[in-house]
Amino acid sequence: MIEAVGLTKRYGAKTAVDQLSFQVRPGHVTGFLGPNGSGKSTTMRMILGLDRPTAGHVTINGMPFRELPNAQRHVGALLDAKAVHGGRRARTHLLALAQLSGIPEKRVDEVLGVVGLQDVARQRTKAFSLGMGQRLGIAAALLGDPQVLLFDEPVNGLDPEGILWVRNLMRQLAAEGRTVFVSSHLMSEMALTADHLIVIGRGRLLADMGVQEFITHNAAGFARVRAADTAPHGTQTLGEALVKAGGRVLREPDGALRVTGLALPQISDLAHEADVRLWELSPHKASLEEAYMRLTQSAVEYTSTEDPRAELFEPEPLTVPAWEEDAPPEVPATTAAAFYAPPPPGAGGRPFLMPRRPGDLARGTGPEPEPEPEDAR
Ligand SMILES: Nc1ncnc2c1ncn2[C@@H]1O[C@H](COP(=O)(O)OP(=O)(O)OP(=O)(O)O)[C@@H](O)[C@H]1O
Repeated sequence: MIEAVGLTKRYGAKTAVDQLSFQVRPGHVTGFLGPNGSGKSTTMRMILGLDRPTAGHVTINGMPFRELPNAQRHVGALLDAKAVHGGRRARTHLLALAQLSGIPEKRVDEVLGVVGLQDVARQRTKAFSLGMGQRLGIAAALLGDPQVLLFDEPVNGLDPEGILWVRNLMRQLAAEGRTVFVSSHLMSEMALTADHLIVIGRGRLLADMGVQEFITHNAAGFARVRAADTAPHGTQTLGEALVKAGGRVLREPDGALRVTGLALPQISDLAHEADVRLWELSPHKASLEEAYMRLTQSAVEYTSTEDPRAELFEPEPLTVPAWEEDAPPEVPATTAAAFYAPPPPGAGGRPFLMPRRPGDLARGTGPEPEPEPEDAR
């Protein structure tokens, strides 16, 4: 386990890490997220005894890194994949590290095999691609078969196959009961790899919670609903019915409606009562990227004048429709079950009977349901 208490690092007037307290537990992949310059690398360097905290402390299994006996056998780290002497061959590099820590030579060949570099083991590392360098750095981290592993941007430069490999490796290491602490800017990848998240901004702790909990806390899901194009005023009628029932409704650029505050079965029932045929009714589950953007928007130090994150926030209505004027300001929490969105009639779709209750799906009155999301607000 890694434990930081009041961890602080100042460089002159700059506070890179500001009273950070957290625990990284064994048996989980813990993602370490934060915008550029938020203090992730500085924190990792302090964990590994490479930087001294200005205040506070951080321990690994109860001891500061520098006091761990034979630390390389307990802790492995990938901080900077380029920190390798380019004139050295990959195997020689690992062998030198192994000899420094009393690790047997056969372990060098083992880790070369684990990271898939056995065929280039005798090449000089200056000829390595970024991805090969990352693999070599991961091999070095695994050398001492450590219980605690830190990876700073391990998928940087890896191709899709390499990214999948790192994901599986992290999860396997955690499943073996190891402590795995990994930083990344790739949110979609973190969503698939991490169980738990520690998020910082401007050196301060912003969140310390499970991935799903983090998404639920920081971004709301919504339903997309589309009236059949064939009926004039269908969208207008539907929008008014949804707002009257307490929903908040926004128009999507493609003419569909984005609805919060109403569960999917309610939307379906309201459309039915308003005699509006639907071509789409689907839950949109908030992503880790959306949740992360919302949480860190005020903690970003470096932003472009044209911020691409804008598109991740709720769209404004293209034109303010009549029903929007009555929309309640607060979005009440609701749980929406996932429903199959039927194909438009005439596009090869069979007639579809929208079930009134989720249980009806199981009894065969409609197509197979998609898996129900844990949170589809
Ligand atoms: N040796 C140093 N001297 C002065 N300032 C530093 C030093 N190291 C880091 N900083 C500053 O501390 C802050 C945190 O840097 P750090 O590299 O830890 O952030 P990071 O979250 O790892 O960023 P990135 O995601 O871009 O890698 C930055 O403002 C950086 O400029």
